[in-house]
Amino acid sequence: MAPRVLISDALSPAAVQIFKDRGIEVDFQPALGKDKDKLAEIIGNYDGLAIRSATKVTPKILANATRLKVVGRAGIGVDNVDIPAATAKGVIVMNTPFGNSITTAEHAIAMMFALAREIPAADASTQAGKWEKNRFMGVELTAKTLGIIGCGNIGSIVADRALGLKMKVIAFDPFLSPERALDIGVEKVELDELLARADIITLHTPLTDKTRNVLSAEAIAKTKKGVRIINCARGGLVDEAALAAALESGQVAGAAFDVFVTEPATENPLFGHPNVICTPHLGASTTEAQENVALQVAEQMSDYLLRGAISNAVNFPSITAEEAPKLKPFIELAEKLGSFAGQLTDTDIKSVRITYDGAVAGLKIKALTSAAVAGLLRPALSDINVVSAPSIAKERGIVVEETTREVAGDYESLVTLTVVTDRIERSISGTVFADGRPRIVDIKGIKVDAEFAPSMIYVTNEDKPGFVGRFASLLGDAGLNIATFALGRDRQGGDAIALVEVDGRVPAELLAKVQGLPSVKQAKPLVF
Ligand SMILES: NC(=O)C1=CN([C@@H]2O[C@H](COP(=O)(O)OP(=O)(O)OC[C@H]3O[C@@H](n4cnc5c(N)ncnc54)[C@H](O)[C@@H]3O)[C@@H](O)[C@H]2O)C=CC1
Ligand SMILES: O=C(O)CCC(=O)C(=O)O
Repeated sequence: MAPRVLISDALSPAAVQIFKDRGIEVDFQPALGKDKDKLAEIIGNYDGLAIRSATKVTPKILANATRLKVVGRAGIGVDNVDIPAATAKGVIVMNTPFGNSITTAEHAIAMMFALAREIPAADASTQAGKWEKNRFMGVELTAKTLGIIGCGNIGSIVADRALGLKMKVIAFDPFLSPERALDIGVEKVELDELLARADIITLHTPLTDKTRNVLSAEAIAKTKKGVRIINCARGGLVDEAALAAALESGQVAGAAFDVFVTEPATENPLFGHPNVICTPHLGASTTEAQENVALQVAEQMSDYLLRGAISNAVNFPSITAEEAPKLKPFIELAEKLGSFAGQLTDTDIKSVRITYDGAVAGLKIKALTSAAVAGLLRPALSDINVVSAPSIAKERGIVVEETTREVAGDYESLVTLTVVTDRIERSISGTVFADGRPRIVDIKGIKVDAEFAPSMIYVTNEDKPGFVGRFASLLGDAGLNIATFALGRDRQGGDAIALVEVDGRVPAELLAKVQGLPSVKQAKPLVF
């Protein structure tokens, strides 16, 4: 069945065509994002959801999204998507991190000119027939200091344009390296210095716990008197009420806002002030940017739904379309190795070590590790998945370690998973054979050769004569057919294991009888 995608915001129709061309069924309902009840009602019919900023992907929407595999944001900010809830559900969330950056930077520059020359007010006055030539006295931008808070993709494009205007550019961004600052021609400063020196401040950070109210009343009080403030990033970066008061007192000479704490913004503390310019979240609204992000999100979502390729996901490592088919059997192997260990582990897991030997070490091991951890924890937490596994392991204090060794040993690729609890340390290794099927090749240092089957019995015993016969008889007496039988031991008369595939569920009474056989140390049913 072809995957189905819902577009619930006003994306460029270019996205619809891409989905159709790629053989994906697509419903284009550009106003649906505003109707959360209707969205919740129908979301269960879709594998993908493509959005801009109007659609809020809440836990309630996700709870109904039984088929949903991917949310694609045609834009940058994903703060309208509940990422932890999507991650817990195994839904990949991807954005288009560059498609609208130039356009948004240009909007900030447009806002800067509009503020400097009061263009909206002058326009309104002129068109009202007033010709108030003496009312509007602007400021020149040349040689003024622009303070950029958040100098990432958009901030650095703004810096580039401002340098072209012969402005001095200073930036506060804790993650901006001195080399990069030098490269893009900005002076890296601390926030207080930026506040004290900037004639114009422009914000370009995401909204996070750290950036919320970065321009608080206290910060605004530290600005240069007559500063102008531009926010084309996210509502909430500036305390709107404090800014309104600072505009009133003259501390701030003007503010240009594209984004607001509450959107759609129909009322706001800034509205109505003569030195305030507002636009309705238009930063990304150019035909070029919208075409870019729509095409990109549709390509990315199609690649994921059709080929398992992941790019620009905010909650999973990237996997290219070329890597996806190579990774697939190893993801299955890693998940099953994890599941094997998880089914044998009854106590608290302290840590898990995953070693990748040979060719597999060259693949995207982050994805494999996530799969292994999902398999490991699934017996305890049924709704864990490959996407949510790393954050769940972290929440539970489980240390996850990865090691890669590109040199191959007995196998072209070998994945070894070692689980450590308070009581034991247990390792299991597997590989993928040329047929693409995962195999178990080593358990606790004992060589075996077994496939993962839907129903299995795992037995550890002392290597003594008579065990295999008695074991097989018990299964036969219980009417349970043996499909395959793998044996291994560390040495003659030492520790041995049996891994048996059976046709059907293993009854508890039978397991108890196997457990009671002489020389048996442990007998466990396994399902894959
Ligand atoms: N108005 C609109 O329509 C649009 C708004 N945006 C907004 O612009 C924001 C920035 O976009 P990009 O530049 O592409 O993101 P980016 O991730 O490339 O840059 C963000 C920068 O903020 C910095 N940062 C993070 N925490 C910080 C902190 N506590 N203090 C100072 N700097 C901090 C980061 O180090 C990074 O350099 C987006 O998060 C989005 O919310 C993006 C596109 C359109
Ligand atoms: O889609 C839009 O118009 C908003 C763009 C935006 O805010 C973003 O990309 O973060």
